[in-house]
Amino acid sequence: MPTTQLKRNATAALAPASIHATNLTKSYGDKQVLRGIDLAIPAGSVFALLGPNGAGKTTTVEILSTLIAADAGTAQLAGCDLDREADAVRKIIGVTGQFAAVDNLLNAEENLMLMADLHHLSRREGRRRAAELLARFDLTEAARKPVTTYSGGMRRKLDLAMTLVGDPRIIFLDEPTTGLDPRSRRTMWEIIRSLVADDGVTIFLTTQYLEEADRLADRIAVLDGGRLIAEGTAEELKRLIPGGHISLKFADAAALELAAAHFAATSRNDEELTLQIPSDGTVPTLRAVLDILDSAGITPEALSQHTPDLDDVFLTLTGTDKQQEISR
Ligand SMILES: Nc1ncnc2c1ncn2[C@@H]1O[C@H](COP(=O)(O)OP(=O)(O)OP(=O)(O)O)[C@@H](O)[C@H]1O
Repeated sequence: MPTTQLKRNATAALAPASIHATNLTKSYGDKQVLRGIDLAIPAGSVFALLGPNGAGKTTTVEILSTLIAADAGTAQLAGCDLDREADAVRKIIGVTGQFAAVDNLLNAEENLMLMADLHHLSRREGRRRAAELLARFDLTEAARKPVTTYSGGMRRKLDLAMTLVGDPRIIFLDEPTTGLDPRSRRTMWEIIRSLVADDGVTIFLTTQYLEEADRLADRIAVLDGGRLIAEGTAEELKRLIPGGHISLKFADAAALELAAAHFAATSRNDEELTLQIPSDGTVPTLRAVLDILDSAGITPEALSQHTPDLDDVFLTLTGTDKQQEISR
């Protein structure tokens, strides 16, 4: 292995890489696609960029991965400036997704060896790396079969394996599970988690699936009309919108009646003996509800907390029905 590669691998193991961007803007003709994007993504975390079709997600990935230039704004990846140190940035990143690198005329092993060549690994090291990645992604048996015979899930895994040949410290995943069946999607999620937990990689993913962002991302940003209109953890975003409530179930109608008299804004279901109290999902609100019940001497049979899901958040923030967007 060349010394530079050794050095890079050693650095990769030691220092996960952060992403910072300030005021990124981009227009195509008179269409403003990005109107000033700021990002601060901690090293070793998963960041998800959500947005309706055409929001500018892929454009953001293309800019941060040096494929296209922004019209204005600055960005640093692992401390390297996107404009002035583009070559250094290219060495620490990997990109998979809509512009997949998989060559259909080759098999998986050949695709990986080609990547190893591009990264100037020796034949021997290339073979070792290919075998290791094929095993990691459960592709060893299929390694010599033509890629054309692969399922969508296998192709995605190969695409990601090819990205990993270069030991990237930051990986951009542009819609990594679009079109995959639920099982392959779950496998991909496990792989993504292991990249962060075991390899210390920083992940920047775009996704059409709110559940994916919810399950994977430490922080989520919602892009709409070229601006980030919300950013936070899944829980923080869910708290931004109304609809959360605490649901109490009572043993009999008398207990329900008594409890209802103690809370101002509620909705009740007399048949199911339940009471719903609006809640922002925080512990103090839950504690306040329990205190009121306690001091009134009421013990509910069951209590559950309902937080709005990311679909609700998306709909409220973008005014777009995500399901309609996806099925279009
Ligand atoms: N090369 C280009 N030339 C002109 N317009 C472009 C170009 N690339 C993207 N656009 C436009 O920029 C806007 C944002 O596109 P982008 O692909 O970044 O959106 P996206 O959020 O990734 O959408 P999707 O989820 O559909 O992939 C769209 O209106 C698109 O038509």
